[in-house]
Amino acid sequence: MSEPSKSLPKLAARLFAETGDRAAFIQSLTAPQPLAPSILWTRPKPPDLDWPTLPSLSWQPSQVDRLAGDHRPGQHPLHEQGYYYCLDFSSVFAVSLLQAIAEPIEVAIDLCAAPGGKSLCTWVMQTPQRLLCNEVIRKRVKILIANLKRCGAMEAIVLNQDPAVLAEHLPYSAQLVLVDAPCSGQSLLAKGQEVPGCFHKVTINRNANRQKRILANAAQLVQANGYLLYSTCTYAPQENEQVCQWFLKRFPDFQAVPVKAMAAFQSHLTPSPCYRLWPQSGLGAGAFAMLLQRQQGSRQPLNEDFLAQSQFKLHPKNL
Ligand SMILES: C[S@@+](CC[C@H](N)C(=O)[O-])C[C@H]1O[C@@H](n2cnc3c(N)ncnc32)[C@H](O)[C@@H]1O
Repeated sequence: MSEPSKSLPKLAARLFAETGDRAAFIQSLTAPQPLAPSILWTRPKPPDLDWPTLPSLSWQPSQVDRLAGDHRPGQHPLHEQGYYYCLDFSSVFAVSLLQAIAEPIEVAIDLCAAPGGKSLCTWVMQTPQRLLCNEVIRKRVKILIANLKRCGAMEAIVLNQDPAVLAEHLPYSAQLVLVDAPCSGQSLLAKGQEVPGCFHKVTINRNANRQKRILANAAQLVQANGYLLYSTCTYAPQENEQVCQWFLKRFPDFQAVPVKAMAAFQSHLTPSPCYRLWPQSGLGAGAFAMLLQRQQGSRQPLNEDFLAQSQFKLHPKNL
């Protein structure tokens, strides 16, 4: 086991009261164990495929499988043929909150979309009539388009805008907005990756401020009774529970939605319905998620002129 930096025990002490929980958390980041690969089926599963899967969890979407054994699904020809998208089970955890939404979704906007995992989950699970996938970093748009195209989401609208621009041009137009926010990325440690500075307070504060900015713009996009899903792949409460607390105070027309199916994952760091997957669960590298619903507000149709001018066509010349 590598020597944990001083910051990790400090974070563990902040997150957990029990020494056993702290030790398990630290162990999962300093001696990461392999995680079962999971896949989202984006085309019907071939009936003769005999890949062994792990038993489904009660909240696991039916379109997701966790593979047993040492599968490398990303290297199988079915992957290239667009049958599935490979994703960390933590991403599945975050989008599983969407199962609390009973209403059909006409317009869904994924504000932080590349490389496209949660956009594809939304496409498969919620089947929105219109799916807008936005990625602000231009060079990441290419991988987003490639994944949407490979998996057959040809009707998705791909945008490359700052969230503030979308808030200005598409106000109150979506029943569902996803903010899978850029974050300090602490959970990458549980995948054996190095993330320099991820515990530093400057990194955490910078990310928290950016998350608040993105959420403030996201709020403008959500129409009355619509939903906002906020998620990160980091552990710092400043980027998670505290951002949600800030949001609820700043936007009192939104309420946090309790998700019964995820009750076992209620964050012990807040009484609000916020959900955490911890890396020591062995299911995934870790995630935070919260679902919010707007109680009041207006409804506006999509600004088709803006979309026509700004969207990338999912055409080979863009790849
Ligand atoms: C956690 S990743 C999203 C992963 C993606 N949702 C998925 O499931 O495949 C966060 C994304 O936010 C983008 N991003 C960075 N700064 C941003 C900003 N200021 N506003 C919106 N998105 C931003 C990053 O480029 C990155 O693609």
